[in-house]
Amino acid sequence: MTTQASGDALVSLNGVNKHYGQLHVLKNINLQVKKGEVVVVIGPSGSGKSTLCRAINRLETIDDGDIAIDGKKLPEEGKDLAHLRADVGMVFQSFNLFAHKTILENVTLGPIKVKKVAKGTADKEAMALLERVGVGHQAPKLPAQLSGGQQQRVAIARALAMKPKVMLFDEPTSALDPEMINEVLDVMIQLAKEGMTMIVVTHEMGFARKAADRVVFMADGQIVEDATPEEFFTNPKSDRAKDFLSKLLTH
Ligand SMILES: Nc1ncnc2c1ncn2[C@@H]1O[C@H](COP(=O)(O)OP(=O)(O)OP(=O)(O)O)[C@@H](O)[C@H]1O
Repeated sequence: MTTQASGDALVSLNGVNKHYGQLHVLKNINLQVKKGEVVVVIGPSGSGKSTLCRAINRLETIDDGDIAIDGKKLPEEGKDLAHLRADVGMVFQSFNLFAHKTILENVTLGPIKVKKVAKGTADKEAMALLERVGVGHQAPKLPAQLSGGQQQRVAIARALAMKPKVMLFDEPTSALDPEMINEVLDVMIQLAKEGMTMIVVTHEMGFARKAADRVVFMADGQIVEDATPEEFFTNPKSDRAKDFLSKLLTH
């Protein structure tokens, strides 16, 4: 969590637009995230939250506007993507671990292949990360031998192994059984406390209240509100946010 207002934004989106065919999914998005800030993105289904994350990680191209990470504008598609992605860790709803590799190998693969880290060092760093997310003892196993919550914690460790400047989470707990949600959220709350810059798409409002510096509410491809959790939850300004929150509460 951020403790001070600091200079330039670590993640900066300016005038970002994106269409899928005729569908305008990101409409003039302006978003600045400072180092150490935790921004929770919420909004109705189809409002563009995943597309926003995917655009930041360059999994999707944008039509116009620009996106910069730590002052570096994203390269044109196809150029230097591996380098960019190393700065941006991404955790998805589905864990996407390599099924035939061990937990340890899943975490060391990126550092060894992309960053050319020596195997001994990569193993040591990966073990420390696996311990940190509470699955160190699972290192020799295959993903299928772990619960969904454990696999998602491995996915977080895998992203952290690349030493990213910012972590993006796209509904990281949506595919989990209810009893496993908190074990993943607890790891994310710890990361936030340690000062990691995070953009988190989630419907877990408890996480937003505990860990977010800002809540960004999206609807119909636009950022409709950008407020502190306290402001947003106690006094949402727009009818769309009020409507969204009342639906969340009744589910
Ligand atoms: N690859 C694609 N091709 C065409 N349309 C897409 C594609 N991906 C997303 N869309 C559409 O773009 C819009 C925004 O989708 P997006 O997944 O970003 O929304 P979201 O807010 O993350 O929704 P959810 O909460 O349901 O995940 C939706 O109307 C969706 O159907």
